[in-house]
Amino acid sequence: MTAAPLHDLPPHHTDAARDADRALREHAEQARHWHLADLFAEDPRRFETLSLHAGGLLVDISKQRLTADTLEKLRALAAARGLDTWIRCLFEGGEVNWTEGRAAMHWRLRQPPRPQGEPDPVQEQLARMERIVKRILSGQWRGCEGDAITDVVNVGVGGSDLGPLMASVALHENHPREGRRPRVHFVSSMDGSQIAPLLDELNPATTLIVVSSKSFTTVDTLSNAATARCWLEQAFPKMNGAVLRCHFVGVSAKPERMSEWGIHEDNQLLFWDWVGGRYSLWSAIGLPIALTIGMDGFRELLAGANEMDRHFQEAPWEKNLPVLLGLVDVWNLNFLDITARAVLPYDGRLKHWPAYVEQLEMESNGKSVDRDGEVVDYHTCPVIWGEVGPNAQHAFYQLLHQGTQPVACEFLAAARHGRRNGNSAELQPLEEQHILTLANCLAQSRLLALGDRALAEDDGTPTHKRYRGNQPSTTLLLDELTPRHLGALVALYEHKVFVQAVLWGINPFDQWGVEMGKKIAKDMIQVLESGAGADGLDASTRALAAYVRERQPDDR
Ligand SMILES: O=P(O)(O)OC[C@H]1O[C@](O)(CO)[C@@H](O)[C@@H]1O
Repeated sequence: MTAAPLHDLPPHHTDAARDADRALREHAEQARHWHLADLFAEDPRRFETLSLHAGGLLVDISKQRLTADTLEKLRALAAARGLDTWIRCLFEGGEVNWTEGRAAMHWRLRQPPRPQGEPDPVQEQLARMERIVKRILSGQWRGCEGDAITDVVNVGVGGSDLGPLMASVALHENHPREGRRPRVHFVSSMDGSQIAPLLDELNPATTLIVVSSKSFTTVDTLSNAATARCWLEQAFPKMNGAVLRCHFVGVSAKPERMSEWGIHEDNQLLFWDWVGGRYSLWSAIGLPIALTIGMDGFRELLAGANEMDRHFQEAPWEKNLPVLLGLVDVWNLNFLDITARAVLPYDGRLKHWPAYVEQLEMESNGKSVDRDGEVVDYHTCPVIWGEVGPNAQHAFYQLLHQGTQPVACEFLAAARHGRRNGNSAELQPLEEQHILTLANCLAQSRLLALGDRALAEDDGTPTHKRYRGNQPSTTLLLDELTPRHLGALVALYEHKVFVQAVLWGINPFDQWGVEMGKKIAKDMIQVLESGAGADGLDASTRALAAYVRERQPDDR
């Protein structure tokens, strides 16, 4: 599939955009003096006006420092930036990734099958993936000594790790309908600190390694994969090709590199250049998710995302979740100068959500050059970090409540836990724990917004016990954490990132900023191993390298 050229796109800088920007700046001059407590006191219908429901998700932005008027002005900016044309271009397979000459068609992976007879590479790969999933879950996939697979290790990094890890853990309670699932493990860190203790625990005869890498050149992944291969070859020295055939699956956009590495052709799952790494969990990169929740569950995840794709294309901007969330972030960053955002899931199942969002947003929109090659003179992506909310309450919430910096907070929770399966499913105390967690979520967003005014009595309180409030937040409530709703949530974030990129005039689908570090790390290996090339380094790096070299074992 080749990308259609960009067409009909308005230039980024137009008179209309300048006017919209000026109107927002003037508006922000007033908004800087607003306090959320006053906004709520003045408008009893604030929640009704500033919340939306779609795709099993309730999104409440009423605790943001904005009004309906602000949103209208932001929509005018989006219109002037040609957002409608950009959305059309995205879904027509236009070359929206212009620095790499590619389309960005992750949405294509979650479209329903085409009418019978039409060739469809996406469905072909999905069917291949399904066959592999079924063989593993049913116990038909055998290790080289004939044992069924009990453990699967996903070896990948970045988009080939964070998406599948986040979704597999989030949906772990959703057991597959078909067969018995294996334990699924994730290994990403290049230093071997994850894979070494894991291999100590696993039985090579019943372990399957999935090497996930779009490029199949990423050194982190290939070094972990090489360690896994060495472990298996040592366990079965006489098995030759059977080790690779029975214990390795590869997922990549580069079949020839998988073959070169030794992945058997039957065990190769493919995806394409037009799927960005951090947008790839919908492809065969999602194999660990499918092994965790079964193919039916994986298809539900795709269906939820597809529902959000249609919502994004069809809903008017007033009711369009990705547009709304994109505009809120632009308002906070560019007009209220709030440069940090905290991602706070109130659900341990979503513990990897912050890391996933950090990559999705900061690798996509951490850019400073626009489509004309000009360096932008405004902020793009905020600094994003996060942690499971209840744990973060005992760690960094102090800064949110009484620190000196404004931080936009993002609360995420499931309204209903919907516990299923397992011995604990019926335990009353667990139900109470869910309510306890939601109570904390709502209490924190309330206190952050209203400050002391959330409390009945605030007179005479010493300054060090005061809460300033006015810390803006968005609350997202999933009706329930199901594959379908998670699919919608992830697609919502993907599209929100796109909306922001359009407003900032940057390309969210490349990541040139990470390339040079990879390249110079290669040269540094030589410096550390032999000292060669150290002379050309800066004084700091040279001294650090020498310090490391002095501390290596003599027999190296
Ligand atoms: O899937 P690959 O090609 O191994 O890349 C892993 C990750 O590395 C990056 O290219 C950044 O280094 C990410 O964009 C990507 O998700």
